Amino acid sequence: MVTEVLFDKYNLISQSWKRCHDFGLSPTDPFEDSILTGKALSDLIKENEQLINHASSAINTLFPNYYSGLVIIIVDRNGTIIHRVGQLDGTSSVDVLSIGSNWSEENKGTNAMGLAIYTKEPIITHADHHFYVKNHFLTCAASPIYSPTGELIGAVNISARKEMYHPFIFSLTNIMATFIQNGLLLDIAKNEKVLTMKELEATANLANVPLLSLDDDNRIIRANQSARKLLGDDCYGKEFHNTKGYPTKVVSDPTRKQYRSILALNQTTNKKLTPQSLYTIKDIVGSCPKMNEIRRIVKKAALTDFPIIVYGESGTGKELVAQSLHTSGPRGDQPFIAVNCSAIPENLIESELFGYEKGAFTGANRDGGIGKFEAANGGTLFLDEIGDMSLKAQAVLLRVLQEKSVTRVGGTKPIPINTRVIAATHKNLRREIEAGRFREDLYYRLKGVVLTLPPLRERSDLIELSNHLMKHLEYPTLPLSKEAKKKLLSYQWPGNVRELKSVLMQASFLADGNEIQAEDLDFEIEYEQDKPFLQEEKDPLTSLVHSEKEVIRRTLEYVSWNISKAATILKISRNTLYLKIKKYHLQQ
Ligand SMILES: Nc1ncnc2c1ncn2[C@@H]1O[C@H](COP(=O)(O)OP(=O)(O)OP(=O)(O)O)[C@@H](O)[C@H]1O
Repeated sequence: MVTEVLFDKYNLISQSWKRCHDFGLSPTDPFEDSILTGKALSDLIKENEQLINHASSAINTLFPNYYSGLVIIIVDRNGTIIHRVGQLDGTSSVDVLSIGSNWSEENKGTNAMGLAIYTKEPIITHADHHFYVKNHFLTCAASPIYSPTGELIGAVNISARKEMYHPFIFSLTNIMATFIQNGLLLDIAKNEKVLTMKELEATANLANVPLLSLDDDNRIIRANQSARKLLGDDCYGKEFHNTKGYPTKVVSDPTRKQYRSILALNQTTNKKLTPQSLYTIKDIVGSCPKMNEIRRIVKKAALTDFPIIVYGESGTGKELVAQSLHTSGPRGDQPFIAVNCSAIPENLIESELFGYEKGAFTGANRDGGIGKFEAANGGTLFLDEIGDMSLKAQAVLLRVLQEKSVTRVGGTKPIPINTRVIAATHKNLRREIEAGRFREDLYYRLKGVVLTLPPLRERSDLIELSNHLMKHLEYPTLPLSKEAKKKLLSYQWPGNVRELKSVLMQASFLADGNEIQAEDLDFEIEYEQDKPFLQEEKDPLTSLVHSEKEVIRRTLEYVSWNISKAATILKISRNTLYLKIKKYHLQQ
């Protein structure tokens, strides 16, 4: 049934048959079989050189090994075969699909190439879907190919003998068309800003990344099909505005006016996991001694109800560990609720954590609302960024932990709660206590077991982790070359696993050959180091103290006061950076 739907969802085949009859074709007649040769053919191939080059690169990437029995074909906008790889038979005795032959509907009747060109839709034609009886031995799938400015320039087709039919060839042609289109876009837009919008991870299609390029005024010059679906076919020339749910990252920006980091996973989208897709201990990858120890403690601690504090820089896997603690323990089938403590406004903290009765305050939901503690009852409450919680919120939290019950705002009845609490932070809570920003009594309530996740630069299993992450990318997995591995190992990884994921995703996307080369790996810091703020000033700074203060101030501004990032760029520890911020009275 699935295949039936796949085959003629929009009656494309039956309509094509009707057109063939209107052309005066007959299924049993011999079909038009003249073949373009000589100069006419070489001129056509030259005219389509770029398309053929990108098609070859897509074929090499997607079919690194030759599969006997498949023929991969590129036709130009008129349906003439301009490139072909593979053979239908080992003997090549049947060769209806030769370079130079024209497969437009008028010439060859209903067939995938001709239909993809005519309807501008991907299509599969199997056995007797072909108009001519002579073609009934074939199964074919084709997808149209568009230029970066939206014109149809050809189609990619995969053919095999009908016995080899598999719906997968349909997906393959779509992937190939996307590959080719993105290659053409990146090629042509080398001197323009190339942006990519990462679809929500959960809904992203394989290799279906919307790509577009902008001029200096932020106007859209080129857009691939996925981008046009999002922005409309008439998007060219219009000013680009971010589309909700599609974080935009600059792929390459020779003008260097904009920060560059392609396909970085969006923090919030990445974390919105459904209860069914929570991480488990198997997802904690890495066999370096520190990670082995983390897994050992997680396994053990999961079976207890001890409160847990997970320390670690951003992107080291704190939420991954928290979810694994939950799913590996007896509460695994109960709710896991994550709260980002830094994101809750002070005046809403009580209603967020405790819930509220109807009419409790202006703007409250008429039916009242359930608080996070109640929502996590029986399960686990993950308090992320606990070090950023306001003192008022800390007092509220302490009360729940002490009383093991919550009373909804506007209510009177205490509701007993049985919730395990796991807290996480990138801050040093001891230091926060010393600075008067964190309550010591709360700290001891939260601190049962302490887990400290190592930053990537301190892990010895980076290549193992990279290979694992690549297997889960939306792109076909390519091996890392020796030089690429060396480059990965020599980098400082300020953004940790999240950044590693993003770099690998970009590299798999950009890699042209059969493996990822060192130049496919693009790191943020290298880029940052090229930024003007780290270059020498025209006016020399007058004193060392002044210059140190200036460099720190500008670094902090550049990274929007992300202390970890700034410390990495400045190559000092975060503690030293804090001291210097204090010393120079720097303020956000
Ligand atoms: N050891 C690991 N094995 C596999 N994936 C990992 C590992 N550590 C982190 N990741 C991946 O890195 C990404 C970031 O992890 P996570 O969100 O848990 O980090 P975090 O420390 O909570 O970050 P933040 O502090 O910024 O919220 C996730 O996609 C996660 O799956």
